[in-house]
Amino acid sequence: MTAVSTSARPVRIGTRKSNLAMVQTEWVQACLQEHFPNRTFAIEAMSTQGDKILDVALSKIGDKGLFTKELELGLLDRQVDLAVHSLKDLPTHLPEGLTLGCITERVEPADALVFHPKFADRQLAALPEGTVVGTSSLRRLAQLRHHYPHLVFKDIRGNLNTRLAKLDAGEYDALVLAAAGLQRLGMPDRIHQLLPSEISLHAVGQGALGIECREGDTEILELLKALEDEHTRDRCLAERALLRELEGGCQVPIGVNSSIEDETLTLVGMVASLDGQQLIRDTLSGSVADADTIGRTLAQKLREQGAQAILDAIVAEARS
Ligand SMILES: NCc1[nH]cc(CCC(=O)O)c1CC(=O)O
Repeated sequence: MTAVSTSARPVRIGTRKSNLAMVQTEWVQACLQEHFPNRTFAIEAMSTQGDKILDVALSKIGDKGLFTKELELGLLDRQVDLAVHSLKDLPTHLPEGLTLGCITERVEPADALVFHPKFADRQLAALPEGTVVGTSSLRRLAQLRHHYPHLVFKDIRGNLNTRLAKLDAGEYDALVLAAAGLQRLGMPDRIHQLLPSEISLHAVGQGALGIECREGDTEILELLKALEDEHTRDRCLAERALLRELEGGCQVPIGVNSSIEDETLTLVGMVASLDGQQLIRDTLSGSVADADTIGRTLAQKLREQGAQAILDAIVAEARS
């Protein structure tokens, strides 16, 4: 028999089955294939709890890892070698034995407004009293309520196409969605307006992919180095450190923005009450090498300015 250069075992990539997850995973597969033409990369698609439970508000399910747990079990059982996640769906604490192998280059991290055609020529600030805005995110809800208390907010679930169909059918006047999802699914034209960061800060990790693998799996970790984007990684490490420091075991409205100029990383963080009445926001800069410390320190600053009381109230509410 002749030796074949593709003799190494195929690398199995775990993903959710949703359209967005598949597009993201096919992109990861193509990048890996390009960097390592002698290896084969196979995709294994799985359903997660978050894909199955579609009739309950996300904020009510409240379980972290809703979109990631099955993939993590697949990693631990060795059914797959790496798992591709939207980084914002990946909890800040990973199960023992797993690690965040790399963070890929971020696309637009901002939230986007998508309007029903009847509002085609409006802007957010000019929406009339009672306009029905669909969102399943407490973060988007709290920030928009803070700035636009006259709007009406209505929960929405389902994948991107389902949500857009509900908007077009007139169940909502507008939706807030991640611009990244619309771009990746080839629908950038549905973005009416990006939410400016003065109005709404995005979710931790939004717009980036996080690739999880087994701790100590040097072969896979070596492959993943090829996909790492250093700036995105440092920004997201700061964002995730802030979230890790602030979260108290349930979904809370926490938003961020980050940037790097020269070697200085700037992180903006925000915690809001669900009714949008209280909103605490602050900024901290430092060396990119201290990303984790910047995140943790900013979290402490927010706590001292009243974020702790907001978080305590949300946790108490969730328990009652
Ligand atoms: N929680 C669902 C989810 N997870 C990742 C994205 C979009 C892509 C991204 O943020 O990277 C979305 C949809 C949305 O928030 O509109």
